Amino acid sequence: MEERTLAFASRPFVYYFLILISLCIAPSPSCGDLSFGFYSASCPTAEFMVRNVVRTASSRDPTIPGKLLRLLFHDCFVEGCDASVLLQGNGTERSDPANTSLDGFSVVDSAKRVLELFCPGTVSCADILALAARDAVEFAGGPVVQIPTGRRDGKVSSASNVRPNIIDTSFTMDEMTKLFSSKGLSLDDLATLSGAHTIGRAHCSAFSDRFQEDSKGKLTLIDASLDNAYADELIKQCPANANPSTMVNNDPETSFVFDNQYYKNLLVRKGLFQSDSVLFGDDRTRKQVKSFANDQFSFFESWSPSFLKLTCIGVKTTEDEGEIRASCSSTNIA
Ligand code: HEM
Ligand SMILES: [Ca+2]
Ligand SMILES: [Ca+2]
Repeated sequence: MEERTLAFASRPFVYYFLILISLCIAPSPSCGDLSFGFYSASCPTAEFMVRNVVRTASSRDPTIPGKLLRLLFHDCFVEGCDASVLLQGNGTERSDPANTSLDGFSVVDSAKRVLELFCPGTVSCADILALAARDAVEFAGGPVVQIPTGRRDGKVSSASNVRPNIIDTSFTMDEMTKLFSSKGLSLDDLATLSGAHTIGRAHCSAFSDRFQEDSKGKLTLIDASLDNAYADELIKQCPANANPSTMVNNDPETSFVFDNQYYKNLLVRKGLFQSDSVLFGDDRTRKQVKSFANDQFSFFESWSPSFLKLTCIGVKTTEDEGEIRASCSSTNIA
């Protein structure tokens, strides 16, 4: 009898079966009442249409993927992933100084226009933005992620909600951890999602706190966690008298490729923001930074569940909570 049990257990398929069962019962991150393929009956080509708009825009302008990804981050952290960041007008989130450098709105608007032609009043701006950011990562060479849909568009957008919910580059690890945890995101998610800085750009003002200006207008490095040669390079690109619209690449090596170069940069003290450098400086995240730097696959594998969690923050799914906007920049009842 014992022998028979052993023979049974030694068969590989038994293990595959057990792994399959455990995967099925393992808790998946809760994502409100969203579902995969929410539009499969009401607008079967919705995801395809968003994808095409993002593909065309990104191939014309390689800065688009970074813009869409950051737009999603700033949407989801304020009032949840509900397109509140897209609303225009006095006192909306967009008008807060922390959001004035956001871009990529026109890509979401284009996708919305196409969808309104084919499936009027059906696909939310919140879903369009989440799908667009997902596709943007893929087009920049990053991992393919399946995300559920069914988000509704929020009706509230207030500048005063931005500061308490968006991380500043000067935040300590404890402050970042606290804010992430208030959104249901872990330290692992922080280390993983910060990898978004492998693409995109930043204005000089976003990291000027790492330098000090003397009376002659000369900048010197005051942050020991930054590599000296890299700091010199940054000073060249962003001198004290730089035009405020000047931008530098977040990842000085492969700025348009979604790869693990960001983590390799952190290892050699080339993280652009203080909030990037801190991930390598702190014991709690250093191990993960090293592992992602050594193995792109492990970064990509971690990206999918963390990105999924990001797109699920505070989603609205009932008619009371949100609507399907006709235009992404204004609510239906003006
Ligand atoms: C953890 C704390 C974070 C801080 C302090 C931070 C801060 C910043 C800052 C200051 C910029 C430059 C903006 C500018 O000057 O135009 C930036 C750019 C960017 N951030 Fe973050 N970020 C954080 C996390 C994230 C996350 C979680 C994502 C997405 C998952 C993200 C995606 C991006 C992208 C893609 C850009 C480039 C935007 C562009 O090219 O237009 N960031 N971030
Ligand atoms: Ca929002
Ligand atoms: Ca890169």
